[in-house]
Amino acid sequence: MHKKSLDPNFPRDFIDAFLIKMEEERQNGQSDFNVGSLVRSTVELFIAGTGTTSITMKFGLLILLKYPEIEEKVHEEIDRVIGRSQSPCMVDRSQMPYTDAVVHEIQRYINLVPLGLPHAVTKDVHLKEYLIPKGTTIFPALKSVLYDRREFPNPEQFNPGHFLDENGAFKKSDFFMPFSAGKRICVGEGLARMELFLLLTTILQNFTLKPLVDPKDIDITPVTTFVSNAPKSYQLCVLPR
Ligand code: HEM
Repeated sequence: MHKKSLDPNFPRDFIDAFLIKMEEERQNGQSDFNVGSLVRSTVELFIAGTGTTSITMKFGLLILLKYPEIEEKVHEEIDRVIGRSQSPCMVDRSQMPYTDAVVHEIQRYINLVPLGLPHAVTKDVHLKEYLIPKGTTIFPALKSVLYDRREFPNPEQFNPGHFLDENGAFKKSDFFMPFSAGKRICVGEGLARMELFLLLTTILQNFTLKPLVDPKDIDITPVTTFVSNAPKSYQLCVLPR
């Protein structure tokens, strides 16, 4: 479909841009721009781009079911800053430190991709008393920063205060690395952070979450698989506000 309607002067999306590049490199037998890599990278974008945000939201809602007092404070901030009639937009975030802190704390607490993605060392590296030989596969254990006790006191505790200063202003942390770090940091970080803020504020602007069990019996411990952390399956009820 993309091939049929392609106009090289007006690429509409990632697939169009890729097809244009494929055409440019057609004479180059070594090019990585071919149909196989187009399919792989498009599928990768869908998997990396949808599962991550939806699991984070699913986990975030479970956490708010357990802590209705935190949900209540987000409701209060939404009503004060955005109101009930306007849709949330990104400029609102700078005036909503509590909600921003809740979104950060959800991402910190759930540690969605505990081992990041594997990387390989391109040359011998000396790290403290260790030698990591060229070619070694490395998994960056993100929990070591997301649960660092000096930066986040009681890291096992869900607490938006981890991202707030004593005046209630948002407090940035260099230890906030759910998207990993460096050259290969998640390319979707900006998009994901926008999605999480807009989804959460839109849901809570319109609904109150109602647990089907006593909040103190809600278990928010992540279920760990090799690739990602996820919440245990649960039921929730939403009531229009
Ligand atoms: C809550 C949301 C998300 C989290 C926690 C997350 C986390 C991560 C992490 C930890 C990595 C590994 C980085 C590394 O190699 O060190 C990664 C890579 C990647 N992410 Fe995300 N991600 C999220 C959302 C997204 C979205 C929305 C997209 C795309 C629309 C996306 C696309 C990618 C891609 C393509 C890579 C591979 C990048 C590369 O190898 O250069 N992610 N992500």
